[in-house]
Amino acid sequence: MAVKTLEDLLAEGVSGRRVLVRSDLNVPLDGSVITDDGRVRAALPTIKRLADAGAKVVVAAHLGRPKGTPEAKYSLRPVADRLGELLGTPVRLAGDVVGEQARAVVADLADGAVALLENVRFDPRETSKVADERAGLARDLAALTGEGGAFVSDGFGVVHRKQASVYDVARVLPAYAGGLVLAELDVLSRLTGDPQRPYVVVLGGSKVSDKLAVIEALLPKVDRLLIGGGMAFTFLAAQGHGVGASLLEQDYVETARKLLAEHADKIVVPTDVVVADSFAADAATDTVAAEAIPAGWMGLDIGPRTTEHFAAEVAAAKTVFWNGPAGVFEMAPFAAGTKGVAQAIADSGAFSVVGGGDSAAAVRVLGLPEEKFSHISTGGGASLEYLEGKELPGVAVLEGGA
Ligand SMILES: Nc1ncnc2c1ncn2[C@@H]1O[C@H](COP(=O)(O)OP(=O)(O)O)[C@@H](O)[C@H]1O
Ligand SMILES: O=C(OP(=O)(O)O)[C@H](O)COP(=O)(O)O
Repeated sequence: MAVKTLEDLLAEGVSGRRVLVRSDLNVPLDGSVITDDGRVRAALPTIKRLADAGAKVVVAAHLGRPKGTPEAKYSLRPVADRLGELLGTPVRLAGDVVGEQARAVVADLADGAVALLENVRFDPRETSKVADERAGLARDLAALTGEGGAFVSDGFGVVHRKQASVYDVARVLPAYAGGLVLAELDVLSRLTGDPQRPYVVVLGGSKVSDKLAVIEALLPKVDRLLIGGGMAFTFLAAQGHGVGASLLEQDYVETARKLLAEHADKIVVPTDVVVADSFAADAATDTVAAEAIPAGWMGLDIGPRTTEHFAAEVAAAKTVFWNGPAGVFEMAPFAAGTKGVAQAIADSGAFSVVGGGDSAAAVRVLGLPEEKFSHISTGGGASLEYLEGKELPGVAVLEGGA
């Protein structure tokens, strides 16, 4: 990849310069408690290297999907605290993204110190579809760095987003690829060349509309596609089953029906499901056949028969990519499917990549042996789009394209 990298920037010398780093610090929270700090840890090396070299480091990141306006529950406060703990030195959180408070915090930064801007998605321009609006925020972000400013793109989990702090800012400031982005692309490239077969992809999770489109593109490349999590119900609906109150992408049912017909040998969908009468850990639950989901109930995990089937497919694989939990693993009654599939991947001996904030968190939170996975990626959607062969705007812009 013909891009300038963090190493090039360090070789130029960063002492006393303000360097804007885009990290993916989108961690799972329970209230204000971080339940898995994997993404903060993954962001550390780049931030630390810049700080150790005397840069004034300004980190930009998002949390969740706020609607372009500040909301206390999406504040990066817990992340700033955790980042400070891991760095061993406090990280000041600016009260806004590019406003007066951000300018004051950045102006105050000593060489080697680190500040975090408040959630970039509090500014509606971050995710705007209007290029000029995004460019406006990019210019404001660049202005924070002043003379000698530079941008390091290190948020791998967000490089598939054409957003101001990921894409547009790289067109305004001298831009460099961070170590995390480079390392992730390096590992994932092993899955795109000539993966050892059988090549099994396991999909799940809740970002159904994002990921359904990927399925179509992946099918020609894989030997088996196992579909669990929230996206399974669109396929069950396509088979003509009622899915009660489960997640459903109605607009995609017809496509799902077509894919099931054309790739019957590859697509594996659940045959049994754990259902609940509400989205709660203390809901009434039952395990039912996939064609017998009661009206008003929602499917929150794959059932034991499906877990066993998925595990057997994974056990036979030589290459596995997994994105998206098989169920709502954060609640104990709906964690068994995710745990069973993850354990099977860990035991498979295959070249295995787990991608995604929640999938990676599941591995750690459910106590699976991390070292038995070949790679735990910080990006779910980003990995999938890369495997699909799609251009990642946050990477293409570093290469001078997009
Ligand atoms: N059947 C389901 N219904 C609703 N949510 C689900 C279901 N299965 C999994 N989930 C949720 O999906 C979320 C993760 O989805 P996603 O963001 O797509 O994955 P990742 O972060 O690994 O890319 C988890 O919080 C999990 O609770
Ligand atoms: O959590 C993320 O992606 P992932 O769930 O696909 O791993 C990234 O932080 C991107 O977040 P977004 O999907 O709200 O743009």
